[in-house]
Amino acid sequence: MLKVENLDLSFDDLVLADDMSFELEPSKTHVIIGPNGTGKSTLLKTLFGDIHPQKGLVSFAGAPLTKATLSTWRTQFGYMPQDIRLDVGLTVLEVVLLGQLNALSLKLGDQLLEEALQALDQIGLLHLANRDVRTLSGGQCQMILFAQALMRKPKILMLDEPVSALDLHFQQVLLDHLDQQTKQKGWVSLMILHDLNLAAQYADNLLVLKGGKVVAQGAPKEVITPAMVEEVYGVKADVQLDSLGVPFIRTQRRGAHAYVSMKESLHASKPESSYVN
Ligand SMILES: Nc1ncnc2c1ncn2[C@@H]1O[C@H](COP(=O)(O)OP(=O)(O)OP(=O)(O)O)[C@@H](O)[C@H]1O
Repeated sequence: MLKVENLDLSFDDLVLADDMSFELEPSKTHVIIGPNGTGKSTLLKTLFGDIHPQKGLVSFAGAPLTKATLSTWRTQFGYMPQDIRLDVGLTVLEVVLLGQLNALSLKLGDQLLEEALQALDQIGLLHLANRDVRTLSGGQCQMILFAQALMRKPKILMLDEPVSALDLHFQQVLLDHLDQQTKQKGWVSLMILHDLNLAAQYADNLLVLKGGKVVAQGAPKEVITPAMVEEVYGVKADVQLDSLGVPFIRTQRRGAHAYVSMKESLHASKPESSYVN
């Protein structure tokens, strides 16, 4: 269990965590949602030990994160950051192998090579193994970084907006693989998503962050409601349940009615030939 207790985190006057506490169970996919700039990425960096909170305790399986335990702590993590640029002169296979940097020696073992090839195969990108990563598309880079995070054989896997550059097909490949592996291997998986429909489909546990607090937490069908969407994002939305009981949301266009009525009134007052489209 990954535990956060009474976390305070701020940059000058900007409060990102205000006495924040939560627990993340293994074998589950936990998804963080919340407005831009609310501190989601900073929270992941704090859990990884990159940022030191003003107060609070982070622990995993009863062992606390401290300066003394930091290097051991990090060996348990697979961490896929938000920035997906890969500007190094390495092949795809070499970048995936970097996930096991600790185990790498001058002579590359067959087993590691096999694991890296398997990781690429599982996400449908084996054909890219020998490509220079500088020639990849944004979505391909994102998938390769996912494969690298898997290579770490993590106990805790943290993914910061892992599907932001992916098309529908690869969104599904990544999230299905994550879900299956999380349950099979007993990982604590924690990812940030902006797409509430994806969050609803893939979260076992959803955490909503706002104003330094976890303002809602639980199963998506309990958490994703029109009231939450309006309170957290200031957006009006309809929320329905699909046949599997998973919520799906459709937002209402901001000012849509005003736009339609303006068009209607223009239409009424001008001859059609005067419209410029
Ligand atoms: N090292 C830092 N020093 C000062 N301010 C910082 C630092 N790192 C992040 N911030 C600020 O903290 C706030 C939260 O940033 P963070 O990236 O955690 O937000 P986020 O919720 O992940 O946002 P987004 O959804 O836009 O990715 C932002 O206002 C950011 O500018």
